Amino acid sequence: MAKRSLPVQAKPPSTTYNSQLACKSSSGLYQLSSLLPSLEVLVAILVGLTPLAATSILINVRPYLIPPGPRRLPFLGNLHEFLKKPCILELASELRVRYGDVYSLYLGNKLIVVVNGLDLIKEAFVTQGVINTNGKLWRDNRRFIMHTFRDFGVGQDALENTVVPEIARLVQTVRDLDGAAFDPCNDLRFTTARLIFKVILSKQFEEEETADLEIFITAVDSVLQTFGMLSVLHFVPLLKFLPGDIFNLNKIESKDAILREFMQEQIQRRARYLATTGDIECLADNYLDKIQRNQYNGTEMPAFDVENLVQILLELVVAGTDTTATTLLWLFLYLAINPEEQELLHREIDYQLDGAFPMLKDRPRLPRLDAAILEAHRLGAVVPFAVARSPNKDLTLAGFRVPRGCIVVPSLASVLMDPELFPEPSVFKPSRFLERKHNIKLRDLGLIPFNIGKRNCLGETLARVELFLVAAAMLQKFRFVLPDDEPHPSLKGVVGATRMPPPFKLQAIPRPSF
Ligand code: HEM
Repeated sequence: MAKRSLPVQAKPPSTTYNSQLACKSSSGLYQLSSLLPSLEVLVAILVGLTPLAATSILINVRPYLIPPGPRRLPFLGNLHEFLKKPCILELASELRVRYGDVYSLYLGNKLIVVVNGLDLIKEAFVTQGVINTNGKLWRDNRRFIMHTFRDFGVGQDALENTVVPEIARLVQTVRDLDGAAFDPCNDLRFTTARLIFKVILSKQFEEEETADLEIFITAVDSVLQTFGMLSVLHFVPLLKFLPGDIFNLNKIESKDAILREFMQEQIQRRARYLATTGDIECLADNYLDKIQRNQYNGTEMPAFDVENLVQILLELVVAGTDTTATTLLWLFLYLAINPEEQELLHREIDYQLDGAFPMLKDRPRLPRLDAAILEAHRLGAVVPFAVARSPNKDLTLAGFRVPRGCIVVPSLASVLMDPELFPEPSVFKPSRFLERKHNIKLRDLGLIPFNIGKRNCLGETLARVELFLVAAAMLQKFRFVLPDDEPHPSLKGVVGATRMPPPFKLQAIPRPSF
């Protein structure tokens, strides 16, 4: 390739440095002084910089008892720390070593307090429990969704009729590959998305509608990819005015519109069905029915309207698709890397099920599989930081003041990888959960992938059902290996909206008897 020569720029005559004199001189001191600006320039710089320097010094004095943290810059706060260390988990553990279990950062002017370790997360989110829960609207809707899930038998055998056909479809898709290497991420995402759509909208995506589902999943993915950036803009709004669409705001808006339009169409479809049959088959039907009954009775319940329903359905799909698929991805990856553990699972499943398709009732008989899933939750740390929220009054945490209105972020990863709770934390060792006594709750052991407290994961029960049924069916039918000719993926994980393995290929070798 021909080298392009750089354009030579004429140097402006130097008025600031008397460099020619310096070169000629033999005195070291003189050389040094020649590097310094002249007195007038120095004064000018000092005068110019003083307000900035003063601001910088002033803002770096943290208010009394506010948790410690790194120095911040005017306007940007600690944004530069994220640029210095793009892996947020590495940055978080480095800051924890430097400042302790409760430290603080600033995004723009907003104070962010990061809470590490099981005891302090319990203290903040359960014992003190004053973390803002977004008011009545959120509470009414959350309660409604939980009741609906319970009424539809989420967590019980009743859900199986909905879930099992989708799992059988996944098994068939993978079987058709006949052991060829494939990227499991998409297949798992499609399955978990299909499962949620069935539960919330009674929507079955037929073969010819796969493209619609793909558009939907891609749109969810783009919105999630830019999620972190959106939070930055939220706290440092001035950045919005940078030229060009560097934060992809236009792209996000167009994807968000696609997602909403799709949901609105689905809701209209359910409203028509409800009007003709009166049958309630899914969460959306139940919600529409509630809106109608409120209107009929003249009950004022602003939390229940179609606009809120669109938002709720979107949140459920977004929160429930990638998280569950990524946990399965970690499970299959760790099992491929640990064939002896996989072999133990095969033996357990074969012995207990004798070829029958796995059902929820089989779960108590498959403790080793259960333990492997728990270990995948732990090592996957799919949601390393739970949802950030704001205390509605001042808290005291580990002797520090956590003021009302700041943002509190619990680091779930700090608990899931805690060597005191889980010796050799980076080793895949399902047996650590096999030995657990049944009267000890997982959260007391420190296994809190769904977080704890009033605002913990709403889909935990559904996720556990899906994880068990998908994992059991897939392991019954296949042995997972990493292709010989592909490099092993790093287990460090890539942190975006969820923490996932980097893209990798897997082989699902059909098992002889199935
Ligand atoms: C392995 C799978 C999953 C993991 C690890 C997971 C984890 C989490 C975590 C850590 C939170 C934040 C909780 C907090 O900040 O206190 C959360 C919130 C949430 N999750 Fe999940 N989740 C999973 C599956 C699901 C599924 C399947 C659904 C939907 C059916 C779902 C729906 C939600 C919703 C709606 C919230 C927000 C709750 C609220 O703000 O009140 N999740 N999840």
